[in-house]
Amino acid sequence: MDPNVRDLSGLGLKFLAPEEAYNDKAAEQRANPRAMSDFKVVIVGGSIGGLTLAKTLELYGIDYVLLEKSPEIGPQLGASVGIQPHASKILDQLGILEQVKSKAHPIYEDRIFGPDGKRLRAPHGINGLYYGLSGYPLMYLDLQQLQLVLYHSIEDQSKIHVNSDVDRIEQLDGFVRVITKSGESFRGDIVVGADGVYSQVREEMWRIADKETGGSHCVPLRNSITCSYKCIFGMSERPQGTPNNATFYTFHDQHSYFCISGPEGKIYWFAFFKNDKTTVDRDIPYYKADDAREQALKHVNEPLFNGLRFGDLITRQSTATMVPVEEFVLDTNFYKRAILIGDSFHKLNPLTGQGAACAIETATLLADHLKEALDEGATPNDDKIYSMFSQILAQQKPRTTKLLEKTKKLQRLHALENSVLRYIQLKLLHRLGPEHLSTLYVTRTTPGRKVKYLPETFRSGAALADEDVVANPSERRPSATKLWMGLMLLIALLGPGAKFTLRAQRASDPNESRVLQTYLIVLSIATNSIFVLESHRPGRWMTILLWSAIPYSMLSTYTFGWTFYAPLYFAIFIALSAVQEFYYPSPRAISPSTAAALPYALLVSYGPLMARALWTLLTKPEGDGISNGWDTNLSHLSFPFLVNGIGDMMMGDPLKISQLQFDFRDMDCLSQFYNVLFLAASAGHVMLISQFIPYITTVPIADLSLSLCAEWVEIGCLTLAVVAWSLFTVWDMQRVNLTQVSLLKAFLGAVVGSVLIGPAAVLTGLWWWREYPLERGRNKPAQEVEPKPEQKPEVRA
Ligand SMILES: Cc1cc2nc3c(=O)[nH]c(=O)nc-3n(C[C@H](O)[C@H](O)[C@H](O)COP(=O)(O)OP(=O)(O)OC[C@H]3O[C@@H](n4cnc5c(N)ncnc54)[C@H](O)[C@@H]3O)c2cc1C
Repeated sequence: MDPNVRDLSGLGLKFLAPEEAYNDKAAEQRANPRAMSDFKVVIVGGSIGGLTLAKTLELYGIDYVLLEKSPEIGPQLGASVGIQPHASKILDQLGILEQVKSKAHPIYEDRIFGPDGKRLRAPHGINGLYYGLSGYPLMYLDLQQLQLVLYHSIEDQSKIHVNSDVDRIEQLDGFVRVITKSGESFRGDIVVGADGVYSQVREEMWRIADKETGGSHCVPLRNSITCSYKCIFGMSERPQGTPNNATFYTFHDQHSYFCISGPEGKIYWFAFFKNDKTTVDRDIPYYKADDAREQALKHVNEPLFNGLRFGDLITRQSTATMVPVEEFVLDTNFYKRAILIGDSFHKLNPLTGQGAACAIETATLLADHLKEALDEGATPNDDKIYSMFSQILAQQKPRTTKLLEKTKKLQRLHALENSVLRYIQLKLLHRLGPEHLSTLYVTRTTPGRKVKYLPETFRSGAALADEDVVANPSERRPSATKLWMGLMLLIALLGPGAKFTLRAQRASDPNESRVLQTYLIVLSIATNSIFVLESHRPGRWMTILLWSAIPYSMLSTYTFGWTFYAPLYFAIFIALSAVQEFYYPSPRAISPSTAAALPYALLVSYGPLMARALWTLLTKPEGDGISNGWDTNLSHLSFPFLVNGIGDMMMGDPLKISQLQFDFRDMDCLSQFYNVLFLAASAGHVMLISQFIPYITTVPIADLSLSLCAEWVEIGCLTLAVVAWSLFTVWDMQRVNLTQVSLLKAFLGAVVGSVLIGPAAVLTGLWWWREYPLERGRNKPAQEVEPKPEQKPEVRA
């Protein structure tokens, strides 16, 4: 028998292999270049990353060889894997989604429990959320099953070599040469390390890089591999009475549990334990079976949920292992002709089940780039490979880094790492409904990718993929954020500062004073209304500082006034809106019942106050006006409560989250609200100015206290804040492709508007205008939907 062909018929697989075999095959392919490219990829690792890459390369007609150290593909290691909607989308394109679904267990609800095992809230139905928003479910299955489905979908399995434990890389210039522990040598154009968290390709790549660059390349990369938790994971027979199709999270001090009901009566489970200290790379401890047993024994009596204890899972287990939870995204994932994908490049805590999805994304991204490069005709040279790998890194590093950071934060919360997190997790977060959680789901899912050169087969949900919508959000440059924030903070300080340095007093003339104070109240109503409206955007709970308008109203009312807090709020808004997902996919729409409540709450809260002001101004030209008294304060503070109360009363039939947050059914009511506010603000401005003009024409110039009057300082500062805010809003929306309005137009509009209809009306009009580009931004670009002019946009539920 040819020594280069290993007969593994005992495993039901037949493998070709080493370099000579490759060379024969390559010669054969060169004779028939359309069948397979000359370019050859050496893939190391036959799990999710490696097999996904192999499958995509096969579909693209790009040659490869896959080396897997295990004696079989898909050994049962007792691990589960979560299939997120963005992974399903790619599996759909690869044509294997239905097979995966047949092996997987869909998740319909999630349940959360405190340290006593008692439920913290009613189960959230999340299935509708996943389906409604993405068109795909969330499901879990054995890692082995996913590997096998991928493997069996590959037509030419002769390219997959098991029992090939890669030991060394001997060449990375011009071509690559990979040597296995058994001495076999494989040659290719690039080598891909899909060999997991303890990647040998990574070690070799770093060894070569260090040798060639004088030993400095890998140190910072190594130091980025950190570990703060260990995890015992396993699968057990699901205890009777355990709800089906659900995930269960139990929070304990310095540790947490995550269980998932799986297929065939199984339950997958993870117990995460915080380590005493964070360790780095080679100092990360590894565990033996005894360590796992010892750790488990300490917790066997701990309640999980529904009367179940950790020990109940242990006694029913079929497998259980303790591993360190490494967490990292490498700063760079390639050197010369070697590149890392999957867990060797980005390793996340399994708590959010993103590992497989990330591996699938990076693998297909690499395949797309390879196809593009090869379609250009010439075999990619070193420069081309460098530029291709750089682009892959630039695309995938920010995406996985964001997922890594979010997962880390979630783990800290679940393990109640300190008393603040304990309070947030046990006392606050369980109050959030699925409508709040949807923001979390969409921000993980919509940035997912599609395989560029395979037919698009997917179903779309209400939230389209980032790459399919008009909006093109990106992280704002920190320097720009600082500049705009600085401007707002300066304006915030201007009011108190000017009053102090000018020693400005309230206007001494009662008539002037009442007109100006009424004017300031109109301005504060518009500002408070925007605060309240913004607090109802579904994503604001994540940016906790904008979650509620009440602190701003209270502080403005009782401390430094609106002149200080309005620009301060704008500065905070600027800081929190710098993240990529702020304009998309964070939902714009607020609940229709809240939108419907807004105009009523506005009228009830401020109507009597405004009526009294109007009455006084019209009937008592010389009398007192309204001032910032208890009734004004009560109006400001009652408004947010009334919105909630009336909103609850107006709640109609329950709607799906996707309908609530990703369509425009709130827009009509929002328009009414903005209409009322805009009319009141502009009418107030016109009336007060008309009151003021006769006054300044009759009073001798010398008697006017304009220059030092505190009210004028406040009005001036608020107007400045509104103009600056208008400029920022338009500038930022330009940045994310939501408007083409020029800054000059925005500036002129804000200034002229402030003079003609007043800054309160400008602020209201700005926010009203902003809803429309935001709404358009989450749709497909116009040329793709081709809307007819008379056609109303379709509701995508
Ligand atoms: C405890 C645990 C639980 C997890 N649970 C989930 C989950 O619920 N959901 C989820 O999405 N993800 C989960 N993951 C992560 C998920 O399994 C991985 O993120 C995913 O499999 C990434 O695949 P990969 O191909 O990059 O690496 P891996 O799956 O680690 O595969 C690496 C492959 O390379 C092979 N290999 C290693 N060294 C060599 C070598 N020298 N030569 C040749 N071959 C080699 C290995 O045998 C293996 O087949 C979990 C991970 C762990 C550790």
